[in-house]
Amino acid sequence: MNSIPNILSIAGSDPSGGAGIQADLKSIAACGGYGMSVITALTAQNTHGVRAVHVPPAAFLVEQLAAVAADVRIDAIKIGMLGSAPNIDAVAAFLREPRPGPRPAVVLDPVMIATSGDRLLSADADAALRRLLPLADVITPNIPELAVLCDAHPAVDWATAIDQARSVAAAHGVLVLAKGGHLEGGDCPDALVDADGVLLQLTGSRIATGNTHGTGCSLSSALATLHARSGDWAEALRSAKAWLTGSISAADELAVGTGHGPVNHFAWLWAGNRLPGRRQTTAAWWERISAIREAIDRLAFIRQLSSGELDRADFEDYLGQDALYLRTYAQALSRASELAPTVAEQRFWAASASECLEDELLLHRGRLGDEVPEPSGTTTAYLNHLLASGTGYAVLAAALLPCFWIYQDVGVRLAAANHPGHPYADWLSTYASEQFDASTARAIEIVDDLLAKADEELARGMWTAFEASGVHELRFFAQTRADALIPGEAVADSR
Ligand SMILES: Nc1ncnc2c1ncn2[C@@H]1O[C@H](COP(=O)(O)OP(=O)(O)O)[C@@H](O)[C@H]1O
Ligand SMILES: Cc1ncc(COP(=O)(O)O)c(N)n1
Repeated sequence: MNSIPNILSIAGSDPSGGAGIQADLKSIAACGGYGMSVITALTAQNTHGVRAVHVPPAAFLVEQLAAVAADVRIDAIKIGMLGSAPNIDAVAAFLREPRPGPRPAVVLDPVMIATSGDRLLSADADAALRRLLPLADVITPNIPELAVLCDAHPAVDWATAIDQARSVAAAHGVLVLAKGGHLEGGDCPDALVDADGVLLQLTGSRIATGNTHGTGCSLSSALATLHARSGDWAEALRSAKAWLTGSISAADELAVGTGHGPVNHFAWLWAGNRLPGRRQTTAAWWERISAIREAIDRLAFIRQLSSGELDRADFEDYLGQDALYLRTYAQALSRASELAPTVAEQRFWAASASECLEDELLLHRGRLGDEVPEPSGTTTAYLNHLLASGTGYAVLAAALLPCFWIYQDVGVRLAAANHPGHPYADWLSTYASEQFDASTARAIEIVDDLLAKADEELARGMWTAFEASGVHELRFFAQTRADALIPGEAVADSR
């Protein structure tokens, strides 16, 4: 099999896009599958409920199934709303047909009643649906559907739901996914159950949102897709539940209808800034490294430098590494000047290199005398990263940006903590510089311009260089005895 499985949804249409085949196709895509849809029924529904249902003749369902199966390898099947007994029989016949290749796994969501309470399966079709159950690998009834399948009252607690799931599994020889969505209380558990009991239970907190239209459809198609990818029900369920929980958490970001809205199927993808057409900006990058920035602020070195409690030897260690850093950093700035496409940018980077050598290095020499320490592994690693980024202008500019931006940002808080009796008063005063603020703003502007012109691949390379410099900044500040961090540890904690 190639790595992208073909997943067939056999389900009804929800024109408002939150449930049915529309939810299935989104879920399949979000979970890494290629989605196909054979439509069993049309509903006229929105986020408030179902207004009407039209079930086309079963013969046309048979046509659709035959057309897809004649041409496309089907790796898994998700079955949702079937609508009528003839449709159920047509799907049962389709599942029984012999076909070359491995049998696709079948996840059946026995859709009978929508969350809104509307019937989605004709009353005479319940018996036909029971005949379909043994042809599935996993069925995913909600609490009311589970009750119908075992002729009992809807469970009001989780233990009863599990019991009912066990009896349905035993009666039909199928795995049952019991779902806690319809129970009261703060928990929202799901469990995979066979005739002997619970195989896997996943706990989850109930997310406070009214926007859960289509959760059952989404979960069952995610399960089918992830099983096609991993071949393992437990692993597929864990991933499907984690993905759905994220999609429910982000449901309120959407503005779809005024009733029970849909979940946000692609929340994780959009949050990753990978939306086609979304222009990347350094402001978004800055947000994405917020954990790194917060970790810098939490470092003992920064806190003690700010309060004045920092040990003099630690301070000098830092200055020594900083002096070594600045020499090579100035070379990276000069390299940017060399690569810059305009005279204005060439001048900016060259001026930054010169300021860095003249002002900062002189200040360090004044404090350290002629003693030149060895560069630490951390300092060397940061410099190597900057020098290695010097093969292209845009990536180099992105790699240099955190040296401006983080230093300036930390500096604002350090300068604010300064006072006349502070042991590091003259050092802290160098942090508050309008000239450095202006240089930082100019560096941001240059990188934003480069980003606007970059294609996807270059933008990715720029982000990678920027983020890596952020990580190196954290390690650089974390290298004195005040923090005594093993390089890398602080980063692992902060991401
Ligand atoms: N408010 C919620 N918070 C977290 N998970 C939920 C919430 N509502 C439903 N779920 C989850 O959504 C999935 C579908 O559950 P359920 O609502 O019971 O099914 P259906 O949509 O078929 O009625 C389950 O994994 C359930 O745990
Ligand atoms: C076409 C169609 N299929 C299924 C459901 C059930 O979805 P839910 O139980 O999450 O409302 C629905 N409302 N519409």
